[in-house]
Amino acid sequence: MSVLYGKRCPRYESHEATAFYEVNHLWNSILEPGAHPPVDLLPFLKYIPEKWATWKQLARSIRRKQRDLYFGLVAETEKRMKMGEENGSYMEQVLSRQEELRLDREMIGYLGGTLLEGGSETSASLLHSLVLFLVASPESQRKAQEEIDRVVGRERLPGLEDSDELPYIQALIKETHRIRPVAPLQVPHATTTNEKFRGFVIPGGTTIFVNTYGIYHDPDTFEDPELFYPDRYLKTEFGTKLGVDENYWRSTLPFGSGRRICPGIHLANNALMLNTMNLVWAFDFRPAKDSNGKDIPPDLNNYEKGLLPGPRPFNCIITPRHPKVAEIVIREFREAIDTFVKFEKNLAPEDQRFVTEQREGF
Ligand code: HEM
Repeated sequence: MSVLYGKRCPRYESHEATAFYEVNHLWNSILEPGAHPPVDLLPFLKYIPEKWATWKQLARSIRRKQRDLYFGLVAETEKRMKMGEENGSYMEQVLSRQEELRLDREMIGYLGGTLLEGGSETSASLLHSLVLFLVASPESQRKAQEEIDRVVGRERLPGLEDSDELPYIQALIKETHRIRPVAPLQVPHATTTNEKFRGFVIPGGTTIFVNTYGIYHDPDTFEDPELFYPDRYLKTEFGTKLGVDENYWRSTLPFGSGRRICPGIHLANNALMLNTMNLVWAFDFRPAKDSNGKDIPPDLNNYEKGLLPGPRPFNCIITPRHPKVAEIVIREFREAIDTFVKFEKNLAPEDQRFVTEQREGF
Protein backbone atom coordinates (compact mmCIF):
# COMPACT_ATOMS: atom_id res chain seq x y z
CA MET A 1 0.00 0.00 0.00
CA SER A 2 2.76 2.45 0.86
CA VAL A 3 4.75 1.67 -2.31
CA LEU A 4 1.66 1.79 -4.52
CA TYR A 5 -0.57 4.50 -3.06
CA GLY A 6 1.67 6.21 -0.51
CA LYS A 7 -0.63 5.22 2.35
CA ARG A 8 0.18 2.77 5.15
CA CYS A 9 -2.16 0.12 6.53
CA PRO A 10 -0.67 -0.02 10.03
CA ARG A 11 -3.10 -2.68 11.37
CA TYR A 12 -4.70 -5.86 10.03
CA GLU A 13 -7.96 -4.14 10.97
CA SER A 14 -7.22 -0.98 8.91
CA HIS A 15 -10.16 -0.37 6.59
CA GLU A 16 -8.18 -0.81 3.34
CA ALA A 17 -6.62 -4.06 4.57
CA THR A 18 -9.91 -5.70 5.57
CA ALA A 19 -11.69 -4.47 2.41
CA PHE A 20 -8.86 -5.77 0.24
CA TYR A 21 -8.60 -9.21 1.86
CA GLU A 22 -12.37 -9.68 1.79
CA VAL A 23 -12.61 -8.97 -1.92
CA ASN A 24 -9.40 -10.80 -2.76
CA HIS A 25 -10.54 -14.04 -1.10
CA LEU A 26 -13.78 -13.91 -3.09
CA TRP A 27 -11.83 -13.12 -6.26
CA ASN A 28 -9.36 -15.97 -5.67
CA SER A 29 -12.20 -18.44 -5.09
CA ILE A 30 -14.18 -17.42 -8.18
CA LEU A 31 -11.06 -17.73 -10.38
CA GLU A 32 -10.34 -21.32 -9.33
CA PRO A 33 -10.67 -23.57 -12.39
CA GLY A 34 -13.97 -25.46 -12.00
CA ALA A 35 -15.37 -23.13 -9.32
CA HIS A 36 -18.16 -21.92 -11.63
CA PRO A 37 -19.88 -23.34 -14.74
CA PRO A 38 -17.55 -23.50 -17.78
CA VAL A 39 -18.92 -20.42 -19.57
CA ASP A 40 -15.91 -20.32 -21.92
CA LEU A 41 -16.57 -23.88 -23.11
CA LEU A 42 -20.38 -23.62 -23.20
CA PRO A 43 -21.04 -20.00 -24.20
CA PHE A 44 -24.84 -20.40 -24.11
CA LEU A 45 -24.54 -20.39 -20.30
CA LYS A 46 -24.04 -16.65 -20.42
CA TYR A 47 -27.71 -16.23 -21.40
CA ILE A 48 -28.93 -17.67 -18.09
CA PRO A 49 -30.61 -14.78 -16.22
CA GLU A 50 -28.66 -13.44 -13.29
CA LYS A 51 -31.35 -14.40 -10.74
CA TRP A 52 -30.57 -18.10 -11.43
CA ALA A 53 -26.87 -17.69 -12.20
CA THR A 54 -25.25 -17.34 -8.76
CA TRP A 55 -21.81 -16.95 -10.35
CA LYS A 56 -23.02 -13.78 -12.13
CA GLN A 57 -24.30 -12.31 -8.84
CA LEU A 58 -20.99 -13.09 -7.17
CA ALA A 59 -18.99 -11.59 -10.05
CA ARG A 60 -21.09 -8.39 -9.92
CA SER A 61 -20.67 -8.00 -6.17
CA ILE A 62 -16.89 -8.62 -6.37
CA ARG A 63 -16.58 -6.06 -9.16
CA ARG A 64 -18.41 -3.42 -7.11
CA LYS A 65 -16.21 -4.00 -4.05
CA GLN A 66 -13.01 -3.99 -6.12
CA ARG A 67 -13.93 -0.75 -7.85
CA ASP A 68 -14.87 1.02 -4.59
CA LEU A 69 -11.46 0.17 -3.15
CA TYR A 70 -9.21 0.68 -6.19
CA PHE A 71 -10.76 3.88 -7.52
CA GLY A 72 -11.12 5.23 -3.97
CA LEU A 73 -7.36 4.82 -3.43
CA VAL A 74 -6.60 6.58 -6.74
CA ALA A 75 -8.86 9.48 -5.70
CA GLU A 76 -7.11 9.71 -2.32
CA THR A 77 -3.69 9.84 -3.99
CA GLU A 78 -4.93 12.58 -6.32
CA LYS A 79 -6.26 14.59 -3.38
CA ARG A 80 -2.93 14.34 -1.57
CA MET A 81 -1.10 15.48 -4.70
CA LYS A 82 -3.38 18.52 -5.02
CA MET A 83 -2.52 19.45 -1.46
CA GLY A 84 1.18 19.22 -2.29
CA GLU A 85 1.68 16.16 -0.06
CA GLU A 86 3.44 13.85 -2.51
CA ASN A 87 5.50 11.05 -0.96
CA GLY A 88 6.95 9.32 -4.01
CA SER A 89 4.35 6.55 -4.51
CA TYR A 90 3.93 4.59 -7.73
CA MET A 91 0.40 5.95 -8.28
CA GLU A 92 1.69 9.55 -8.11
CA GLN A 93 4.03 8.72 -10.97
CA VAL A 94 1.23 7.14 -12.98
CA LEU A 95 -1.15 10.07 -12.39
CA SER A 96 1.41 12.72 -13.22
CA ARG A 97 2.42 10.90 -16.44
CA GLN A 98 -1.12 9.88 -17.39
CA GLU A 99 -1.14 11.61 -20.80
CA GLU A 100 2.36 10.55 -21.76
CA LEU A 101 1.50 6.92 -20.86
CA ARG A 102 -1.91 7.25 -22.58
CA LEU A 103 -3.82 5.79 -19.66
CA ASP A 104 -7.49 6.47 -19.02
CA ARG A 105 -9.13 6.39 -15.59
CA GLU A 106 -10.25 2.78 -16.00
CA MET A 107 -6.71 1.63 -16.78
CA ILE A 108 -5.24 3.57 -13.86
CA GLY A 109 -7.75 2.12 -11.39
CA TYR A 110 -7.02 -1.44 -12.44
CA LEU A 111 -3.28 -0.89 -12.81
CA GLY A 112 -3.10 -0.16 -9.09
CA GLY A 113 -5.66 -2.87 -8.27
CA THR A 114 -3.90 -5.68 -10.13
CA LEU A 115 -0.57 -4.75 -8.55
CA LEU A 116 -2.19 -4.81 -5.13
CA GLU A 117 -3.77 -8.21 -5.87
CA GLY A 118 -0.64 -9.64 -7.46
CA GLY A 119 1.67 -8.43 -4.74
CA SER A 120 -0.14 -9.24 -1.50
CA GLU A 121 -1.20 -12.82 -0.99
CA THR A 122 1.54 -14.20 -3.23
CA SER A 123 4.50 -13.05 -1.12
CA ALA A 124 2.60 -13.70 2.14
CA SER A 125 1.68 -17.22 1.01
CA LEU A 126 5.29 -18.09 0.17
CA LEU A 127 6.45 -16.86 3.59
CA HIS A 128 3.74 -18.94 5.32
CA SER A 129 4.97 -22.02 3.44
CA LEU A 130 8.55 -21.16 4.37
CA VAL A 131 7.70 -21.03 8.09
CA LEU A 132 5.71 -24.27 7.80
CA PHE A 133 8.67 -26.09 6.25
CA LEU A 134 11.16 -24.55 8.69
CA VAL A 135 9.03 -25.97 11.52
CA ALA A 136 9.08 -29.39 9.85
CA SER A 137 12.76 -29.31 8.94
CA PRO A 138 15.03 -28.43 11.92
CA GLU A 139 18.08 -29.44 9.90
CA SER A 140 17.40 -26.78 7.20
CA GLN A 141 16.68 -24.24 9.92
CA ARG A 142 19.96 -24.98 11.67
CA LYS A 143 21.96 -24.61 8.44
CA ALA A 144 20.23 -21.31 7.58
CA GLN A 145 20.83 -19.92 11.08
CA GLU A 146 24.46 -20.99 11.06
CA GLU A 147 24.96 -19.19 7.76
CA ILE A 148 23.28 -15.98 8.86
CA ASP A 149 25.13 -15.88 12.19
CA ARG A 150 28.44 -16.30 10.37
CA VAL A 151 27.73 -13.52 7.83
CA VAL A 152 25.61 -11.02 9.80
CA GLY A 153 26.46 -11.72 13.43
CA ARG A 154 24.15 -10.78 16.29
CA GLU A 155 24.64 -7.04 16.60
CA ARG A 156 22.52 -5.86 13.63
CA LEU A 157 19.62 -6.97 11.43
CA PRO A 158 20.42 -8.45 8.01
CA GLY A 159 20.03 -6.23 4.92
CA LEU A 160 19.80 -6.79 1.17
CA GLU A 161 23.54 -6.10 0.88
CA ASP A 162 24.13 -9.44 2.67
CA SER A 163 22.18 -11.47 0.06
CA ASP A 164 25.11 -12.57 -2.10
CA GLU A 165 26.86 -14.08 0.87
CA LEU A 166 23.87 -16.17 1.89
CA PRO A 167 23.56 -18.99 -0.66
CA TYR A 168 21.78 -21.33 1.75
CA ILE A 169 19.06 -18.75 2.53
CA GLN A 170 18.63 -18.23 -1.23
CA ALA A 171 18.32 -22.00 -1.64
CA LEU A 172 15.73 -22.08 1.16
CA ILE A 173 13.52 -19.64 -0.78
CA LYS A 174 13.98 -21.51 -4.09
CA GLU A 175 13.12 -24.81 -2.42
CA THR A 176 9.94 -23.29 -0.93
CA HIS A 177 8.93 -22.04 -4.41
CA ARG A 178 9.58 -25.57 -5.71
CA ILE A 179 7.84 -27.66 -3.10
CA ARG A 180 4.78 -25.40 -2.76
CA PRO A 181 4.55 -23.01 -5.74
CA VAL A 182 2.35 -20.04 -4.87
CA ALA A 183 0.38 -20.44 -8.13
CA PRO A 184 0.63 -24.20 -8.85
CA LEU A 185 -1.15 -23.91 -12.21
CA GLN A 186 -0.06 -20.29 -12.79
CA VAL A 187 -2.75 -18.21 -14.53
CA PRO A 188 -4.39 -19.75 -17.61
CA HIS A 189 -3.08 -18.40 -20.93
CA ALA A 190 -4.44 -18.92 -24.47
CA THR A 191 -2.75 -19.45 -27.82
CA THR A 192 -3.44 -16.59 -30.25
CA THR A 193 -2.70 -18.72 -33.36
CA ASN A 194 -2.14 -22.38 -34.23
CA GLU A 195 1.09 -23.56 -32.61
CA LYS A 196 3.29 -26.61 -33.06
CA PHE A 197 5.07 -27.96 -29.99
CA ARG A 198 7.14 -31.16 -29.94
CA GLY A 199 5.00 -32.73 -32.65
CA PHE A 200 1.66 -31.60 -31.18
CA VAL A 201 -0.58 -29.07 -32.92
CA ILE A 202 -2.27 -26.67 -30.50
CA PRO A 203 -5.11 -24.78 -32.22
CA GLY A 204 -5.44 -21.00 -31.73
CA GLY A 205 -7.67 -20.07 -28.80
CA THR A 206 -6.69 -23.15 -26.74
CA THR A 207 -6.50 -22.58 -22.98
CA ILE A 208 -3.03 -23.40 -21.67
CA PHE A 209 -2.25 -24.27 -18.07
CA VAL A 210 1.40 -24.38 -17.02
CA ASN A 211 1.53 -27.11 -14.39
CA THR A 212 4.31 -25.68 -12.24
CA TYR A 213 3.51 -28.04 -9.38
CA GLY A 214 3.77 -31.06 -11.70
CA ILE A 215 7.02 -29.83 -13.23
CA TYR A 216 8.59 -29.27 -9.80
CA HIS A 217 7.50 -32.68 -8.48
CA ASP A 218 8.62 -34.78 -11.45
CA PRO A 219 10.82 -37.62 -10.09
CA ASP A 220 12.68 -37.82 -13.42
CA THR A 221 13.92 -34.28 -12.81
CA PHE A 222 14.17 -33.90 -9.03
CA GLU A 223 15.71 -36.35 -6.57
CA ASP A 224 13.08 -37.21 -3.97
CA PRO A 225 10.77 -34.35 -5.05
CA GLU A 226 8.47 -34.61 -2.00
CA LEU A 227 11.40 -33.94 0.34
CA PHE A 228 12.14 -30.38 1.51
CA TYR A 229 15.85 -30.25 0.73
CA PRO A 230 17.25 -26.73 -0.02
CA ASP A 231 20.75 -28.21 -0.50
CA ARG A 232 19.66 -29.45 -3.95
CA TYR A 233 20.00 -25.80 -5.12
CA LEU A 234 23.61 -25.72 -3.93
CA LYS A 235 24.42 -28.79 -6.05
CA THR A 236 22.89 -27.65 -9.37
CA GLU A 237 21.60 -24.26 -10.51
CA PHE A 238 17.94 -25.29 -10.80
CA GLY A 239 17.99 -27.97 -8.10
CA THR A 240 17.59 -30.67 -10.74
CA LYS A 241 19.25 -34.10 -10.71
CA LEU A 242 22.74 -34.34 -12.14
CA GLY A 243 22.51 -35.01 -15.88
CA VAL A 244 19.16 -33.23 -16.43
CA ASP A 245 19.39 -30.94 -19.48
CA GLU A 246 19.33 -27.43 -17.92
CA ASN A 247 18.69 -25.68 -21.22
CA TYR A 248 14.94 -25.97 -20.65
CA TRP A 249 15.10 -24.43 -17.18
CA ARG A 250 14.80 -20.91 -15.84
CA SER A 251 14.69 -19.65 -12.27
CA THR A 252 11.64 -17.47 -12.98
CA LEU A 253 9.26 -20.43 -13.50
CA PRO A 254 7.28 -19.78 -10.25
CA PHE A 255 6.52 -16.29 -11.60
CA GLY A 256 4.76 -17.38 -14.79
CA SER A 257 5.50 -17.57 -18.47
CA GLY A 258 5.68 -15.47 -21.61
CA ARG A 259 4.52 -11.91 -22.06
CA ARG A 260 2.33 -11.94 -18.97
CA ILE A 261 5.07 -13.11 -16.59
CA CYS A 262 4.84 -11.48 -13.15
CA PRO A 263 5.92 -7.81 -13.38
CA GLY A 264 6.53 -7.75 -9.62
CA ILE A 265 9.29 -10.34 -9.77
CA HIS A 266 12.15 -8.07 -8.61
CA LEU A 267 10.13 -6.46 -5.84
CA ALA A 268 9.00 -9.94 -4.77
CA ASN A 269 12.51 -11.43 -4.80
CA ASN A 270 13.88 -8.57 -2.71
CA ALA A 271 10.97 -8.66 -0.26
CA LEU A 272 11.22 -12.45 0.13
CA MET A 273 14.96 -12.31 0.71
CA LEU A 274 14.65 -9.50 3.25
CA ASN A 275 11.84 -11.20 5.14
CA THR A 276 13.48 -14.62 5.11
CA MET A 277 16.82 -13.26 6.34
CA ASN A 278 15.08 -11.40 9.16
CA LEU A 279 12.91 -14.34 10.21
CA VAL A 280 15.80 -16.79 10.27
CA TRP A 281 18.08 -14.28 12.02
CA ALA A 282 15.56 -13.47 14.75
CA PHE A 283 13.51 -16.57 15.55
CA ASP A 284 13.44 -20.30 16.19
CA PHE A 285 10.44 -22.10 14.68
CA ARG A 286 9.33 -25.30 16.40
CA PRO A 287 6.33 -27.64 16.25
CA ALA A 288 3.47 -27.00 18.68
CA LYS A 289 3.24 -29.40 21.65
CA ASP A 290 0.38 -31.67 22.73
CA SER A 291 -0.82 -31.88 26.36
CA ASN A 292 1.96 -34.42 27.11
CA GLY A 293 4.61 -32.05 25.81
CA LYS A 294 5.16 -34.08 22.62
CA ASP A 295 5.70 -32.37 19.27
CA ILE A 296 2.68 -32.17 16.95
CA PRO A 297 4.16 -32.57 13.47
CA PRO A 298 2.73 -29.90 11.15
CA ASP A 299 0.53 -31.08 8.28
CA LEU A 300 2.47 -30.11 5.15
CA ASN A 301 -0.50 -30.71 2.85
CA ASN A 302 -3.17 -28.70 4.63
CA TYR A 303 -3.53 -26.02 1.94
CA GLU A 304 -6.42 -23.83 0.76
CA LYS A 305 -8.04 -24.35 -2.62
CA GLY A 306 -8.11 -21.75 -5.40
CA LEU A 307 -5.72 -20.05 -7.73
CA LEU A 308 -3.30 -19.23 -4.89
CA PRO A 309 -3.69 -22.08 -2.41
CA GLY A 310 -1.60 -20.91 0.60
CA PRO A 311 -1.26 -23.01 3.79
CA ARG A 312 -4.26 -23.07 6.14
CA PRO A 313 -3.50 -21.65 9.63
CA PHE A 314 -1.24 -23.98 11.63
CA ASN A 315 0.12 -23.96 15.18
CA CYS A 316 3.81 -23.63 15.91
CA ILE A 317 6.08 -22.13 18.56
CA ILE A 318 8.11 -19.06 17.58
CA THR A 319 10.72 -17.77 20.04
CA PRO A 320 13.49 -15.13 19.80
CA ARG A 321 16.84 -16.80 19.19
CA HIS A 322 18.85 -14.72 21.63
CA PRO A 323 18.27 -12.05 24.31
CA LYS A 324 19.36 -9.13 22.10
CA VAL A 325 16.70 -9.76 19.40
CA ALA A 326 14.01 -7.57 20.99
CA GLU A 327 16.49 -4.77 21.75
CA ILE A 328 17.80 -4.68 18.15
CA VAL A 329 14.32 -4.91 16.57
CA ILE A 330 13.10 -2.00 18.75
CA ARG A 331 16.18 0.05 17.84
CA GLU A 332 15.59 -0.55 14.10
CA PHE A 333 11.87 0.15 14.49
CA ARG A 334 12.67 3.50 16.10
CA GLU A 335 15.12 4.37 13.33
CA ALA A 336 12.48 3.51 10.70
CA ILE A 337 9.89 5.98 12.05
CA ASP A 338 10.86 8.75 9.61
CA THR A 339 10.37 6.35 6.68
CA PHE A 340 6.89 5.44 7.90
CA VAL A 341 5.67 8.90 8.84
CA LYS A 342 5.50 10.19 5.27
CA PHE A 343 2.95 7.45 4.48
CA GLU A 344 0.69 8.40 7.40
CA LYS A 345 -0.76 11.67 6.09
CA ASN A 346 -4.47 10.83 6.20
CA LEU A 347 -4.83 7.75 8.34
CA ALA A 348 -8.22 6.91 9.86
CA PRO A 349 -8.40 8.15 13.50
CA GLU A 350 -8.17 4.60 14.93
CA ASP A 351 -5.08 3.86 12.79
CA GLN A 352 -3.47 7.14 13.86
CA ARG A 353 -4.19 6.31 17.50
CA PHE A 354 -2.62 2.86 17.08
CA VAL A 355 0.52 4.31 15.50
CA THR A 356 0.88 6.96 18.22
CA GLU A 357 0.39 4.44 21.04
CA GLN A 358 2.95 2.10 19.47
CA ARG A 359 5.55 4.83 19.47
CA GLU A 360 4.82 6.28 22.89
CA GLY A 361 7.17 3.78 24.52
CA PHE A 362 10.09 5.13 22.48
C1 HEM B 1 6.04 -14.72 -4.18
C2 HEM B 1 5.79 -13.68 -4.94
C3 HEM B 1 5.07 -13.75 -6.26
C4 HEM B 1 4.79 -14.83 -7.06
C5 HEM B 1 5.16 -16.30 -6.82
C6 HEM B 1 4.07 -14.34 -8.22
C7 HEM B 1 3.62 -15.15 -9.24
C8 HEM B 1 2.89 -14.69 -10.31
C9 HEM B 1 2.37 -15.53 -11.38
C10 HEM B 1 2.55 -17.05 -11.48
C11 HEM B 1 1.70 -14.73 -12.23
C12 HEM B 1 0.98 -15.17 -13.51
C13 HEM B 1 1.91 -14.94 -14.69
C14 HEM B 1 1.42 -15.53 -15.96
O1 HEM B 1 0.25 -15.31 -16.34
O2 HEM B 1 2.20 -16.22 -16.64
C15 HEM B 1 1.78 -13.37 -11.72
C16 HEM B 1 1.20 -12.28 -12.32
C17 HEM B 1 1.21 -11.01 -11.79
N1 HEM B 1 1.91 -10.58 -10.68
FE1 HEM B 1 3.04 -11.75 -9.47
N2 HEM B 1 3.93 -12.98 -8.09
C18 HEM B 1 4.52 -12.58 -6.93
C19 HEM B 1 4.61 -11.28 -6.44
C20 HEM B 1 4.13 -10.16 -7.08
C21 HEM B 1 4.32 -8.79 -6.65
C22 HEM B 1 5.12 -8.37 -5.41
C23 HEM B 1 3.62 -7.99 -7.53
C24 HEM B 1 3.46 -6.48 -7.57
C25 HEM B 1 3.86 -5.65 -6.71
C26 HEM B 1 3.01 -8.85 -8.51
C27 HEM B 1 2.21 -8.42 -9.54
C28 HEM B 1 1.68 -9.24 -10.52
C29 HEM B 1 0.77 -8.77 -11.57
C30 HEM B 1 0.25 -7.34 -11.76
C31 HEM B 1 0.49 -9.88 -12.37
C32 HEM B 1 -0.40 -9.92 -13.61
C33 HEM B 1 0.46 -9.74 -14.85
C34 HEM B 1 -0.33 -9.85 -16.16
O3 HEM B 1 -1.33 -10.56 -16.21
O4 HEM B 1 0.08 -9.24 -17.14
N3 HEM B 1 3.34 -10.15 -8.22
N4 HEM B 1 2.52 -13.37 -10.57
